[in-house]
Amino acid sequence: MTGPSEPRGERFADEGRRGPARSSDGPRDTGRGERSFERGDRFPRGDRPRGGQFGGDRARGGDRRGFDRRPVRPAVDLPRHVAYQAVAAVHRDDAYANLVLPAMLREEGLTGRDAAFATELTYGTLRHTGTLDAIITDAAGRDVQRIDPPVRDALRIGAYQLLHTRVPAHAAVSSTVDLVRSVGPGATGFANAVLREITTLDHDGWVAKLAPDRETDPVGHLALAYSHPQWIVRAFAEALGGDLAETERLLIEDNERPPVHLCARPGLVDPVELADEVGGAPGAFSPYAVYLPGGAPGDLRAVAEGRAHVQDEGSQLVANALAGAPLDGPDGRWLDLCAGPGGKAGLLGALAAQRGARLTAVEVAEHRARLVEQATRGLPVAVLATDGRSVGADPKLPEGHFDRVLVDAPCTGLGSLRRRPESRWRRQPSDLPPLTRLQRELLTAALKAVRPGGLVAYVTCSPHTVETHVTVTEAARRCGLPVDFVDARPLLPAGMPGLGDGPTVQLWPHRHGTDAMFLAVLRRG
Ligand SMILES: C[S@@+](CC[C@H](N)C(=O)[O-])C[C@H]1O[C@@H](n2cnc3c(N)ncnc32)[C@H](O)[C@@H]1O
Repeated sequence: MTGPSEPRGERFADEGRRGPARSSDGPRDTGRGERSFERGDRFPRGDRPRGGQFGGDRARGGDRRGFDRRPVRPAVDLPRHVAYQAVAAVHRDDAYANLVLPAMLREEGLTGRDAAFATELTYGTLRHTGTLDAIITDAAGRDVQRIDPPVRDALRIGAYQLLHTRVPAHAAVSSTVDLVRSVGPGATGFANAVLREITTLDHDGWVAKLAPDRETDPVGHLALAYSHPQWIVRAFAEALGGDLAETERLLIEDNERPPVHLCARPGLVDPVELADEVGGAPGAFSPYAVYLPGGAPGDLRAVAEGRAHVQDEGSQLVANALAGAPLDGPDGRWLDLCAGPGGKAGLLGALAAQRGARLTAVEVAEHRARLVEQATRGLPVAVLATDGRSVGADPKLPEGHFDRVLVDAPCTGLGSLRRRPESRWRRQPSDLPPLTRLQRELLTAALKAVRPGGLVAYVTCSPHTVETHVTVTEAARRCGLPVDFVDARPLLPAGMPGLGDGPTVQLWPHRHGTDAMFLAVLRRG
């Protein structure tokens, strides 16, 4: 199919760009000498974004990879401008959206609804990039990869608004054309035509048109319908025992905005009181979890004071499972072999304080070791910035010394795709071999570090069976030590559904509302 050409023909240019006048067609005077901007507001020319670090300096000038680094000119409303800069930084600079976006929001002074809209556009566009690209390719009549990167990112944001938000089509089209005028002048007609083509179908219509047949190619179908790479859909389906209906529920959940959970540190704050204090609700499973309704958890007094920290409920459950597992003999030496940035060390440290134990927290990356120190201040925790595989070689990590050991191994993170919107497109199957080797080595080190009769919890935030079952069985088989699997299911709250046949446990966003944490508990004989 032939599609609109990019630099030529302003055939559709600016046609009907402006919808009917709306109250939000410009900044509103608040009566306090300031103006507010809302969804769809247009930024007046010459009054735009204070081209700071993101809109200006960093974007200026050409780039040897061919990206347009000219500053975005005025005429684009601020939330969309910020979303564009964030999406472009992710694609151009390999930035992480969850790091760059908050900085950009701060720099541009975006709060409230505007910040929420910029966040929705950024995260939504990044999550749905696979499907949006297929749709843009079809609508443009050319491979999306052949479209100039700045124009491509603007089109993705425009297509996301058209297919996944309630922004009126005319506003989505006109604001995107404005954006393209700023970042890829000469391509406005092309962008207008592509977006208008996209408006001819809704999301389901595009899936029906472009997705492979559900019967003959179910993985291909789900990948396109729910915007995940096929290899990840395959890995999820395998971990779910081949149940494609359940895989579909997981993919749907992966595209939702993730909840924010707090961990009420045991001994420091009661979760019910914390829930009242922050306007949240006690968690369904973890005895320490509080569900936050929204807002910035970093601003909470309880977090600033170290009574609570932000932590997915699944992470709380696996750390608590290790701490609560029955153990004969001494129980005062605990070890966290992969501790950075310190979420589980924070919970284990608080539990250790209650039980007269001490936690050694190991982290190989210096800066992450500092984060562990911050996260465990005031708790009986010693932080070691060293390689967890140095058990036996490092005098502070003697063999057969510890009673409980956690290996929260570095992994692909496929279990927390909700939180890192771009990561599904960055991760590759080729990441697996080096990671699984490291996971095996760290688990082997943990099995050496634990005393006979002691417990090791192996945890990943990935359900990929190569990182979970294969790693655990291989390490247990090859470590040269007697090792038994402990049934992890009774170590989770009574009555928790969907824990499978044991002895390991896999948590799931669509079953438990948590990240997809895997837990295996091993006892050294
Ligand atoms: C999944 S994260 C741990 C998350 C942490 N337990 C928490 O709850 O906040 C894995 C960590 O292991 C660290 N790591 C990677 N290789 C390591 C090694 N050889 N020894 C110790 N830590 C390592 C990574 O830097 C990363 O901080």
